[in-house]
Amino acid sequence: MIHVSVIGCGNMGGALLEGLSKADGYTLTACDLDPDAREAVAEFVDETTDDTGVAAAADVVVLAVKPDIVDVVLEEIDLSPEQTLVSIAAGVRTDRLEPQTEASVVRVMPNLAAATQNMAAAVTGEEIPAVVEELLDDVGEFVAVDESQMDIATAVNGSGPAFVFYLLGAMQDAGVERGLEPEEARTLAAQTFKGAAETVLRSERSIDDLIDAVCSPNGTTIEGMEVLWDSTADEAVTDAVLAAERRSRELAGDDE
Ligand SMILES: NC(=O)C1=CN([C@@H]2O[C@H](COP(=O)(O)OP(=O)(O)OC[C@H]3O[C@@H](n4cnc5c(N)ncnc54)[C@H](OP(=O)(O)O)[C@@H]3O)[C@@H](O)[C@H]2O)C=CC1
Ligand SMILES: O=C(O)[C@@H]1CCC=N1
Repeated sequence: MIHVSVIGCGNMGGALLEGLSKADGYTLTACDLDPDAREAVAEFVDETTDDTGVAAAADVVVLAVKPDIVDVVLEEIDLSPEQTLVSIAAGVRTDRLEPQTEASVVRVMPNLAAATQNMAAAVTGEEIPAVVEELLDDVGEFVAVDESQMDIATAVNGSGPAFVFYLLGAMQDAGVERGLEPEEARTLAAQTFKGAAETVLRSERSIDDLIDAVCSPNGTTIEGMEVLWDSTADEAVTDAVLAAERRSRELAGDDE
């Protein structure tokens, strides 16, 4: 069994614990100062605690507090070289973490879909410990990137779910406006996003090819696509991603 503790069991730490609870081979400890946060994850874990010292006694310690709390927690926990510290904090670089611990440090940018074991994660480091690869595999897919790419990865896969929820919401609203029940529109829109994403993941075809495959000659889709191609929707999505990337660099203390 691999003992994983998560310090900070809010939105992201909680999602990670929920996903790991569905996989075999983990003993899970949830650490949070907030009793409501501990209560919310209690069903997924073997123990809950408000003591970071207890959480520190794990093979893998996941730091899932807000970026400005990271140093506070690292001050409290004393890890050994045999342990692995995984930080998921946005904009907190590995070279800021390493001097504060004896443990092997791995920086990961996860996302909320960990809860359903559909997470997209970016991970960086010279050598990713096997235990971290296994953990990331168990809750979704991961891509190893250079640390210099972690800001854009943070925007694409860390913040990305919010951007997708926004787009999905717009499609749902359009369905409701034209007469679908809200629950029907929600299911149809969400399953459509899920199916489209799954299609991309399982296909070698380009995005343009896949769009083409939906557009029957003189059919319905091409009418909608003409509207999108004539709009600046792609620019708005790019701008949103770049704004999130910029903020990640700001959090890291970069001036550029
Ligand atoms: N939300 C997301 O989708 C993603 C978040 N992240 C990263 O994950 C981290 C957490 O984000 P998120 O889950 O959204 O934040 P939340 O605020 O939802 O969760 C953080 C939790 O940590 C608790 N906490 C604060 N101080 C301590 C402490 N000293 N010891 C133990 N627990 C503490 C908080 O309690 P209290 O509320 O009482 O302060 C809260 O329950 C951030 O660094 C973020 O950058 C990365 C990718 C995606
Ligand atoms: O918004 C944030 O800062 C965090 C990091 C990526 C997703 N949520």
